[in-house]
Amino acid sequence: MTAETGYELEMGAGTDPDIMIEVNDLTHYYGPTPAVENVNFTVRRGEVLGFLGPNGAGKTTTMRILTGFMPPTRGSVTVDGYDVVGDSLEVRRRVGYLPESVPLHTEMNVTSYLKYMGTLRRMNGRRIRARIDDVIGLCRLEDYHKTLIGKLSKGFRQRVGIAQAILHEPEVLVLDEPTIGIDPIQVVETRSLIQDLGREQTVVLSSHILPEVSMICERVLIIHEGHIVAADTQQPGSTPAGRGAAGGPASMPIG
Ligand SMILES: Nc1ncnc2c1ncn2[C@@H]1O[C@H](COP(=O)(O)OP(=O)(O)OP(=O)(O)O)[C@@H](O)[C@H]1O
Repeated sequence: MTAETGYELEMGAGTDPDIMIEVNDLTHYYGPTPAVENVNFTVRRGEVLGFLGPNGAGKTTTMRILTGFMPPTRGSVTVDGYDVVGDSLEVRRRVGYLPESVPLHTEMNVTSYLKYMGTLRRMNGRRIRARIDDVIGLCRLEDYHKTLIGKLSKGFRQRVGIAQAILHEPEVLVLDEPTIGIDPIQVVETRSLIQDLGREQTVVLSSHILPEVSMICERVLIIHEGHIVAADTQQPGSTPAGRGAAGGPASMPIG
């Protein structure tokens, strides 16, 4: 048992210790329409993976399935060896999720909301208090901890969304379009926060913005019309102009 988390998370059976997420033949249909089809990829422990694609490509569908919020029509996903359908509780303990639209309670202040989220996740009171202090510091919300969420700008709400996602110290962080709709200064700050978090955690980031994934991610998968159409490994921080023109994400028409 670790002093920090209060419990120890064991790996699921038959797991390659280097692999944190394994996606096999993932397929999802909404009615007759395929949103993703036969998607395969793995994410290494500690890796920061970008999921890049235009609107409607299947990013949100994949993120929802990865986090155990929606079962796939076909195929399987494991996180730390646990199946997202059969072991969804184990998966949720390991995963922090920032959905595209964060369901924040606008009538609560930041601290009360985080406390409420900690209670929902069955964290004990002492740990909730300690973690609230930690995440408020990490997400640079010190000046707003007593502010009603409804009064925060979109950028600060997004920080609250990230704070709730990391509250239970998940090993994996899944961020769906984390900078969409926020102003340019907040975009820079949010990206820098994600870069900091990526030094400690496995991160899957979905985006339709090529420079965003180029800046933050070590590896990029490009999804188009529900299929992975390209993969590229890169140095985070490299600019599209500085990378090869043939085949890599720099040359892919996105969005
Ligand atoms: N609840 C739903 N019911 C029916 N079709 C859906 C639903 N959600 C998504 N779709 C369809 O599935 C496909 C993939 O959508 P998805 O939201 O996963 O893509 P995305 O890459 O996240 O796009 P966006 O950035 O616009 O959210 C699209 O064709 C979309 O219209």
